[in-house]
Amino acid sequence: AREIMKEQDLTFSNRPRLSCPDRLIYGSKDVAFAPHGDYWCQMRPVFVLRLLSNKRVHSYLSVREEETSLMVEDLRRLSSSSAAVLVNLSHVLVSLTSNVISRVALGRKYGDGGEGNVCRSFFEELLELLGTSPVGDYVPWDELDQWEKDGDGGGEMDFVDILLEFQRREKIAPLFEDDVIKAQILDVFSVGTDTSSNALDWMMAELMRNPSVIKTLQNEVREVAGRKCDIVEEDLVKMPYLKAVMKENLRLHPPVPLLVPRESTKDTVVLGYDVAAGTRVLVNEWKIGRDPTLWKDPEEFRPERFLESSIDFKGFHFELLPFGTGRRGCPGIAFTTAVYELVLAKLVCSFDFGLPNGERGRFGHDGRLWDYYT
Ligand code: HEM
Repeated sequence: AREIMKEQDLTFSNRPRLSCPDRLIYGSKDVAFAPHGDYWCQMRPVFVLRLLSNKRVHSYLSVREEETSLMVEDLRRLSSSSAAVLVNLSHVLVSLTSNVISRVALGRKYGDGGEGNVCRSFFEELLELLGTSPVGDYVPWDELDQWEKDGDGGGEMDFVDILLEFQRREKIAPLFEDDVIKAQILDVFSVGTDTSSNALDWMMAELMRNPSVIKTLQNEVREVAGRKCDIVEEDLVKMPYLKAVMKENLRLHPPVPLLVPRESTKDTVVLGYDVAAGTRVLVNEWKIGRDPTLWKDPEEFRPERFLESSIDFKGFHFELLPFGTGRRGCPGIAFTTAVYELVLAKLVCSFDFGLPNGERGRFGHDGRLWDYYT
């Protein structure tokens, strides 16, 4: 990872051309899948400096606070009828993250009615398709065909408002044709919703199978928040254990386990091996997070390990890179962290979670607590 994303970051800053984003995102006109070149160089700052800057993330504070409070209210309503209720938290977390992203990107969210269902199934299909790896992307059919032929081998603005503003400015308008704007919005939904809800989903599963961790976390959060659990973002700085839980979860369950593929732009040598231009590279973050030479008892969910170390996931520590790093590193870290911490704090403060009859729970191969849900 260090060699690819730091020492030779420029050489490996391309993305391979993949057929799904090419067809679904207007010829990869988004930032995540765009090849490295002039277009990407012009579009990336739009994300980093305008859509996802610290200032902009801060300006969506009310969206985060409202949506997390609504989530807690909904759960309270459900649990008011009896002392314990069975809740499918995955559904709750998916709608929370898509509501936050919808409001931030489009200025509105979609309810549970017909329009909401159409939107939801559209994005579900988009994510499923983007997550597939068509054989043709790995076996160079086009090249093979060719070989056969020739015998050779701020403020209150949502993301759409900001992008339209760019379109209105004469000098840069040509770059911001409608498809470009639509591609960026699809990017935000495709890379921003599933990753976050997936991370939260895993976290709640880990907390439920580790009762002592959830207890320690609850004690910390309840001590800071008081009885009302009326948590605001400023409270979060006083919750080091919560931050450690978040890191430990991203270590064991990186939402993008092989990160986003990179591609070399020229012939190079990596750790003594010759690597040809156009070679696709997958960084196995899942494996790095469980490497016994880097982590003591790597399979154990033990947030305490982060209380004793300064390791963070912001791209400076190569032991923990769930968001990638370097030129193509994720610009959504601040955005994700802000939502993620607030959801976690509000959930564990307001409710007690556990498995029926105090069981420890069994996990299916996908990590879901299947005997809890069935
Ligand atoms: C838990 C949440 C998230 C995770 C784990 C995650 C992870 C990643 C990873 C691994 C990459 C590729 C990095 C590389 O090649 O070095 C990436 C790129 C990207 N992410 Fe995220 N991401 C998350 C949330 C978000 C959010 C919320 C947004 C936007 C609202 C976002 C926007 C992007 C964009 C635009 C890129 C492409 C950057 C480029 O190619 O220049 N991400 N993300």
